[in-house]
Amino acid sequence: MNGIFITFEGPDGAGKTTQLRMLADDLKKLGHDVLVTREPGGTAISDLIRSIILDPAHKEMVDQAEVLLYAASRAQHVHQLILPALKAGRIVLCDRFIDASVAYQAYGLGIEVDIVKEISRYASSGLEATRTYILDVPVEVSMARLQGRASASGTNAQQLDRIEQKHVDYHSRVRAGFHQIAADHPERVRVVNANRSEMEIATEIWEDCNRLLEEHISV
Ligand SMILES: Nc1ncnc2c1ncn2[C@@H]1O[C@H](COP(=O)(O)OP(=O)(O)O)[C@@H](O)[C@H]1O
Ligand SMILES: Cc1cn([C@H]2C[C@H](O)[C@@H](COP(=O)(O)OP(=O)(O)O)O2)c(=O)[nH]c1=O
Repeated sequence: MNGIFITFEGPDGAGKTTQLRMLADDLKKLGHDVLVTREPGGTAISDLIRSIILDPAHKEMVDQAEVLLYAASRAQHVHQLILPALKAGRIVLCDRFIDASVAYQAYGLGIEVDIVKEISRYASSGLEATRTYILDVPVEVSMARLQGRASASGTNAQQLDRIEQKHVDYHSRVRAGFHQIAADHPERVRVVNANRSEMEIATEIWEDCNRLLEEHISV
C-alpha cells in the first residue's frame, strides 16, 4: 500500500473539519493527490447509515445497534473508497475513524473496549491510520464552538445531532477516552492542543505531517 492514511479525531466542535481542510489545501498546493472523507459517511451507503445513526428522533437506539451501524458504515467506506485510494498512492484525510468508536461507544457508552476494537477491526479488515491527530479541547470549549457553528448556520441547540445532544458527563468520558487512546498508541497518535488559534494548530499539524511525508518517501 503506497498511500498515507491520516485521521482527525477529538470531540465534536474541536475544529477537526477546519484543520482537515487546511491541511488538504496545503498538501494540494504541493501537488499531492489528496482524498478528503469522513465517518460516518464517505459513500452513498455509509451516508444513509449516518442519517440513521445521527437522527435526533432515534432516541430508542440501543448501544449494540449504534456500535454495529458505525461499523457497517466503516466497512463500506474502507472497502469502497479508502483502500482503493491508498492502493492508488493517494493521501487520505479522514474526519474520524476507529478511535471515534473506541472513544464514543466504548469509553462514552461503557461498552467493552476490546469488543468495540474487534468489531472495528473486522469492519476495516485491520486497516489502521498512519497518523492520527487528536484535537484536544476542554468540553466547555467544544460545546461553545458547536453552539457557535449551529447559530452561524441558522440552527439551534435542539437541532444538534443525536450524539451532540448527549450530556456533558458523556462528552467528558469521551475526552478522557481520547487521552487513553493517545497513551496506548504513542507512535501513531499526536495530541494537539486545539484551544488555540486555527493558524497555530494548523502550523503544528503541518510540521508533523511534513516529517511523516519525508519518512514515507525515504522508506
Ligand atoms: N481554533 C479555533 N478557534 C475558535 N473556533 C474554531 C477553531 N477551529 C474551529 N472553530 C470553529 O468551531 C466550530 C467547530 O469547528 P469544526 O471544524 O466544524 O469542528 P469539528 O469538525 O471538530 O466538529 C466552527 O464554527 C469553526 O469555525
Ligand atoms: C465515526 C464515529 C463517529 N461518532 C460520532 C461522533 C460525532 O458526534 C458524530 C458525527 O461525527 P462528525 O460528523 O465528525 O461530527 P462533528 O463534525 O460535530 O464532530 O458521530 C461515534 O460516536 N462513533 C464513531 O465511530
